[in-house]
Amino acid sequence: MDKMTLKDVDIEGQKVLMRVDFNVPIEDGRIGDDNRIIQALPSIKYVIEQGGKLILMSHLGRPGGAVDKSLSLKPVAEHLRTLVDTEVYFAEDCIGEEAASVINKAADGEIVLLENVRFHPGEKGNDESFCKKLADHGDLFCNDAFGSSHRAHSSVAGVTRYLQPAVSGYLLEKEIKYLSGSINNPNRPFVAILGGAKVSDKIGVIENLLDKVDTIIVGGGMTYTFYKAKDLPIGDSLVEEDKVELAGNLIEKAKKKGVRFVLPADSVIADEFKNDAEHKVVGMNGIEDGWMAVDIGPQSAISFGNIIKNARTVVWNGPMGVFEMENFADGTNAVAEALAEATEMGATTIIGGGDSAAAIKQAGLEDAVSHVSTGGGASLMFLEGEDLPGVVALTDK
Ligand SMILES: Nc1ncnc2c1ncn2[C@@H]1O[C@H](COP(=O)(O)OP(=O)(O)O)[C@@H](O)[C@H]1O
Ligand SMILES: O=C(OP(=O)(O)O)[C@H](O)COP(=O)(O)O
Repeated sequence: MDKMTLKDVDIEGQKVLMRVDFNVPIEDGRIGDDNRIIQALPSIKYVIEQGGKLILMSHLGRPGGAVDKSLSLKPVAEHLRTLVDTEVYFAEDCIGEEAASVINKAADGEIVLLENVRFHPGEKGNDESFCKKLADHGDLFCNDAFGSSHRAHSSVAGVTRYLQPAVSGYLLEKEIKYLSGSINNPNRPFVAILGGAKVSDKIGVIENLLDKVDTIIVGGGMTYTFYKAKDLPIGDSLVEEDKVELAGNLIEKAKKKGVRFVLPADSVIADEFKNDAEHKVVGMNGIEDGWMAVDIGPQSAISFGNIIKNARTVVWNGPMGVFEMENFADGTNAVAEALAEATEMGATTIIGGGDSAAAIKQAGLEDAVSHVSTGGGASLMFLEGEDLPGVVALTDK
């Protein structure tokens, strides 16, 4: 990365203002999946060990620029206390006297977590005076919030206009290393496997990857817009009518570029959108009216698996079916297992956050792949070939 990192700055005695992505699931005051917090620990511990005073800021949910106590970061502060060997203070506001006095109270080597930055409208607005107030807290800025780096918000990007140096944290650096390495310098064959509900969410990714990959595999709900473009019957399956033409064009483009474009040869179809619906496996021509596709079929699972296992670089974004329902999770699990096998055989395998990250966890294989991104939207933007505002804003080396 051509941006400064934590290693490039002296931290002892400095106030390090660090943006993290602590946007984690919280229910009844208890943290659900704390992976995003765990992934931020290397940067957090480094600053403490170096004798810096660490001021953490994050958003939680989408409170819309007003205080919403149900989206307070206080439970995260409590959780963080169990993960580090130093004092963790919590400031009930991210700016103003409250924040200043708590920061004052903390010593070097200790941590302050500021309240949800999205309780202020200035956060999303990238508002000048709000950026300045945040910037006043620190001697230097560090962005370790990969999952938020696609947002041009005050605490992610705008703050760097008033606080330099602005350096990358270890998680951000690791995410960019994996994503950019796979995209710009892949070992071949390079295979992208894309799924999820909508083609419209993945158009930019497909367009960008068509210039990079050897094979694109499409699964999940978006398959059936491609099926329609090929005049295959889709019954009541998910379809984006206004994207059918574009889907056809993407298939044509792939052909012209010599990229193999693979669709499922069979699907699991159900007569209702529920786990215990009647369901059966049909081939490409077999989706009847009154039935909807909910997963790739077993034949597709095998052929997708074989392509993945022969790849040297694999990027996966989007589940192969309605994996939240046990009966329709087989295709997604098969892909997860193939990625794990490919990794064991030396391939670099990357999972692009969001539902695919949830799916690999559900399959218990998150440690068996090279990298599971902590950012859904952020990794999609990266795979689209777009610059992330939270990275662009950092100080050049
Ligand atoms: N055949 C299908 N029909 C309807 N929904 C589907 C189908 N396949 C996958 N889905 C849904 O797509 C959703 C995930 O899509 P998306 O948000 O695009 O993935 P990601 O977050 O990994 O980018 C899941 O909730 C899943 O149930
Ligand atoms: O959870 C997040 O995004 P993700 O679900 O796309 O990974 C990030 O914390 C960003 O949150 P936002 O989409 O409310 O800006």
